[in-house]
Amino acid sequence: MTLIALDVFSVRNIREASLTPSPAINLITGANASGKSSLLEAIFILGRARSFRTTHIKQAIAFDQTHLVVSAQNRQQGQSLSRIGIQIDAKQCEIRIDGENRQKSDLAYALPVQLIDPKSYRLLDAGPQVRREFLDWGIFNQHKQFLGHWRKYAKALQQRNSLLKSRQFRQIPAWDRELAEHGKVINQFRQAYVDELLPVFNETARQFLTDVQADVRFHPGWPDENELEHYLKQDLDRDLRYGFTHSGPHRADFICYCDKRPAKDFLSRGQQKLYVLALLMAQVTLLNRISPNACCILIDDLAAELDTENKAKLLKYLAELNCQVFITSTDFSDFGDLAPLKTYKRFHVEHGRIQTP
Ligand SMILES: Nc1ncnc2c1ncn2[C@@H]1O[C@H](COP(=O)(O)OP(=O)(O)OP(=O)(O)O)[C@@H](O)[C@H]1O
Repeated sequence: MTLIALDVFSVRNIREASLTPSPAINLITGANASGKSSLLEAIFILGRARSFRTTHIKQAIAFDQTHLVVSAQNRQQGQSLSRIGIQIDAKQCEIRIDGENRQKSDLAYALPVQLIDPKSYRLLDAGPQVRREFLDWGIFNQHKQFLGHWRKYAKALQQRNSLLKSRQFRQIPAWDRELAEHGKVINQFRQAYVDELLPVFNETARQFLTDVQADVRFHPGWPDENELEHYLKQDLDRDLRYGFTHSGPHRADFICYCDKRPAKDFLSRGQQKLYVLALLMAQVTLLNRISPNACCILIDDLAAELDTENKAKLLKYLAELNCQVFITSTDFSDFGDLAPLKTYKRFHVEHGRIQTP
């Protein structure tokens, strides 16, 4: 996909902006608080129907406005054009694709966005939810069937947990079967995804972290000697005591290693950033191998992320990737040598207004 034309209305300090981005690299500059991150946030909202800066998306609505709107003309992979848009007010979120009301998942398929920002390195040391989201984003974009299993599993889990809390034993086995069925499929998808991602990740990691052996070990959320249903039965007393289900894909995680040691405990902060950058880039590269130009990459505050040498490596990597990219930095010189970029476009942000210099 490629955003051909982007319109932003009332996202933080951006009152109204229209831009025609490059299908390749877009370099966005501006002073602190000019609105660079707000522009990336607008694109992120358009793809994921949520913000990467706040859990309450309505906080992204400009202070003096009741709603925000982000819309774009989007070139799909089959080269057809579609109009995608999202409107958010204090109460609801409305999504339109080619004039029809649609769901968040339709928007996510239409515009997969991958974000790299100064908080990305938390993928290594935050709670497992962040890592599950990372895996599921990759699988969701590669396998359309995944979402159905994921939704059925989430519903069954919610039902089982509420039965545990109200101590209604009799209906629990029916939900155990449902959890086991969809949990098994989710687990197979995740395991297969990690296996597929790992060689690409190693290739990418070698470009940013020389001479290291990176590894990712996946844990399904229950001991893998037996099927999930076995542990659901075995843990029932404990589940009843605590009022929630202890085993299943909702407890899955993966641990990142570097030269056989846990990456979060041994790598420097800078190395951790590069490690996560390699993971995120590997995910995009994998997606792109399956369907070229599959994803839109947002990189917020490039200078905060990388030193000069790694910035140059990243720009070269992006130039060869064949994806639409939006990168922000305060100074144009932060982007370094732009010679490897075949084509790029510049935007400058000032007090929420976006210009082409
Ligand atoms: N809901 C809102 N409505 C209006 N303005 C807002 C809202 N939320 C934040 N702002 C303001 O929008 C401005 C732009 O913020 P933004 O984070 O996009 O800037 P930036 O250019 O990325 O800055 P930096 O380089 O410092 O990261 C800031 O002054 C911020 O206080």
